Amino acid sequence: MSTRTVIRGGLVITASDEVHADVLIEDGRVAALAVPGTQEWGADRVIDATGKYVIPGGVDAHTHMELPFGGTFASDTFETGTRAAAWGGTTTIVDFAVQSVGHSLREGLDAWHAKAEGNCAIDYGFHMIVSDVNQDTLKEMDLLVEEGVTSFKQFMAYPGVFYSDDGQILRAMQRSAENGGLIMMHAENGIAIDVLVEQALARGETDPRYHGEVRKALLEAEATHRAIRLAQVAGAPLYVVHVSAMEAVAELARARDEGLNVFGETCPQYLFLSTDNLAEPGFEGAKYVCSTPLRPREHQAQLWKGLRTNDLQVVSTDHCPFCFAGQKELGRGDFSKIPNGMPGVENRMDLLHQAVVEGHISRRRWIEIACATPARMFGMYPKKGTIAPGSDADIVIYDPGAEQVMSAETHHMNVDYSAYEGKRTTGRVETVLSRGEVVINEREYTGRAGHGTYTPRSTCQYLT
Ligand SMILES: NC(=O)NCCC(=O)O
Ligand SMILES: [Zn+2]
Ligand SMILES: [Zn+2]
Repeated sequence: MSTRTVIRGGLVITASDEVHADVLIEDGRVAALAVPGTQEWGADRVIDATGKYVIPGGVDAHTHMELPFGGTFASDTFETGTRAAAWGGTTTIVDFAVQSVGHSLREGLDAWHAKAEGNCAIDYGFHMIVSDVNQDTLKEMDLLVEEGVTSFKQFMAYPGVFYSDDGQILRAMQRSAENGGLIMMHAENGIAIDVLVEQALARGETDPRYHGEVRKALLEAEATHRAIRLAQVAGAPLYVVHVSAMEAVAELARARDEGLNVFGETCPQYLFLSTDNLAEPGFEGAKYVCSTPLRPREHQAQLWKGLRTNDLQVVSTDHCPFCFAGQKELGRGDFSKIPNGMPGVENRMDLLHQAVVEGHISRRRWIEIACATPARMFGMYPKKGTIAPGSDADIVIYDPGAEQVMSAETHHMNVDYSAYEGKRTTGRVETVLSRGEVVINEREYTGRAGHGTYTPRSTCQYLT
């Protein structure tokens, strides 16, 4: 039986337009938009969005639910993490399946499917972390692209764990140039960083703030430069993940000015937090340990600028939560043992709306960097990332005037602290639809584990 929902009277904001419109949803998809009050669509459900924004559900292209890291696991499961994402107005995540060294890509992907299937509140897709480039893996990359896993993360950091050397990176890039895959790069010179870690610990520098000091901006910029030139040699596009250093933004800007298909992602933590947080008293700084690390405040202005000039195209969360108690504490007395990662999947849409309120970006750019471009970049547009006839009805009714205070007391992520504890923001998610089903109804969770379905993706739709 066909179900029809109408969202009336809101300001529909997409990456390209802002228009007052009524939205008709039929069988999980957007069926039509019309000038408010001009269409008498019969509907099973009418949602009044007067005075509210009607925006596409967020697309968070960088999450790590249940990631094994540093002897523990990211504390959000696919169930808890996707529910929290829905609370925060995100309706699609792309998580990272992991190939372990000595195992195939297929084994890693199957394992991640098993973790996610039947558990997600919202739709999800997978990138593949390639930790072991060899002839077999390279062949497997072709198969994965064909079945909708069209992006591959490689690490220039974490020697002995996820690390690839330049030869392995070049080979994977050459392969992706042929099969249409997109290489996502964790760009930090991990070999050099490990030397600095060893030297810092030998000097007795064990506090969390030293995590930021050894992972130098110049070593992010150097790796970014190297990744860009390797991609250029391979004739492949490149997407650099979690960019935090202004010197790395400069490398991306230069490559883009040269006309290369090089893209950059940053994350809310780099836009709103800094080394001041890493230096909080006692062991508090452990809450902010992630890689690339938080940088001194002056980097933030350059990240915002990069987002305005499109030298950075996407804001994702790199959501990788570890509880302070029992997990971050693994690194007391040795910062290099603090599991790397921060929570944020629930906060991204609100923090970026706060950036609109503060004048860093426009409303349409908010939707572009948080919804439309990640959907395009990772082959899901216009199914995801916009509100247009035929699109999935992944829609958020957003109250731009509501005030809130971020806190671990009230958030829904399975982690015992908020990186933004006490932060006041303007704007709040009211109601969320995922493929036409209301999963958050006026700030009440009405979704269910298993509603979210796996989304195979096409190749990158953002190439010039
Ligand atoms: N970013 C981070 O600190 N942890 C997650 C793994 C990664 O993205 O490198
Ligand atoms: Zn990374
Ligand atoms: Zn990550």
